[in-house]
Amino acid sequence: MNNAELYQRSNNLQKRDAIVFLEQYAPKMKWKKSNNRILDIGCGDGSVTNMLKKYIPVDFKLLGCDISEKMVNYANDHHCNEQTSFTVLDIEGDLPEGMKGNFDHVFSFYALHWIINQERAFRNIFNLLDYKGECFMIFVAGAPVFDVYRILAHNNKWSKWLQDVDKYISPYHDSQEPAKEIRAMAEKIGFVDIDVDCKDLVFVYEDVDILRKAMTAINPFKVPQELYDDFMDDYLEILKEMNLVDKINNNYGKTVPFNYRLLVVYARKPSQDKMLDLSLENSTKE
Ligand SMILES: C[S@@+](CC[C@H](N)C(=O)[O-])C[C@H]1O[C@@H](n2cnc3c(N)ncnc32)[C@H](O)[C@@H]1O
Ligand SMILES: CC(C)=CCC/C(C)=C/CC/C(C)=C/C(=O)O
Repeated sequence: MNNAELYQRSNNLQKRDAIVFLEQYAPKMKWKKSNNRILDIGCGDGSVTNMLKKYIPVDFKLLGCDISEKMVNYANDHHCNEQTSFTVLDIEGDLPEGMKGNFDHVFSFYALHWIINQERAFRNIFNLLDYKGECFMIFVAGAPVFDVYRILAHNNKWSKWLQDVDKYISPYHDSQEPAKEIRAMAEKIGFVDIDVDCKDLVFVYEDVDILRKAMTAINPFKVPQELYDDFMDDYLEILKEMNLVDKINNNYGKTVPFNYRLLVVYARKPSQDKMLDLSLENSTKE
């Protein structure tokens, strides 16, 4: 998953969804007249971070961050300028003190489903925001790829390389009500104006070769290079068993539609006064 060059050639689905939801949500966000401090978490190759600029006011400082140094280096090489830069940060880890409270707007596209400890990540997002700051995130709740990962992990041929499979399955893949879970977690952390939607979406790959490249671009498993084509063949066989790809002719000359569920989350950190009121209220309750 940290091959930035491959990812930027195969992320049409991720780019499409970023555009669809930014068109809808960005105009409703509370932008400042000047000096909007913006963070994009899980920026990857930086192409979506770059697209974000179309939806924000001209006076901004934009920082992209990612756990992968390779992704960050690629993003800096291709998209860094006076207003935009990229740095390594694990959103599930300890935050550098200097970043806390330093952002007015935090975004994240197609990254938070990679995080096991969701509460830690959401708490970190809360702590990165300044008072009255807001966040907007889209990430995968459920998708057939996660079922394929589980099946491959039970296959003797591949189990050795998929031992940590659960780390790469969205924490909401088996959830009946992911939106409800996220809302409850965000409320517990202290977010307000919370809006969580779980959308049923479809993306149509033009053909199986394009699908194969997309599968490779997001593949998190370290299968040795010499076995990789065999691994992908088995991956495709499972998609055929699931009736997602035609059994007869590999879908050649035909498009491949994929259904998935996407979480769309907006939330805000309260003002300093409001937070003081809330902590006073809580201390009198105790
Ligand atoms: C599918 S890519 C999304 C890239 C980009 N946001 C986009 O929409 O195209 C997911 C990114 O999340 C990053 N990521 C995974 N776990 C992370 C973590 N704990 N902290 C920060 N980034 C993380 C991965 O390295 C990867 O670059
Ligand atoms: C490549 C493939 C089989 C896609 C199916 C549809 C879909 C929404 C996949 C998302 C999976 C994912 C983990 C994406 C990502 O991290 O960018």
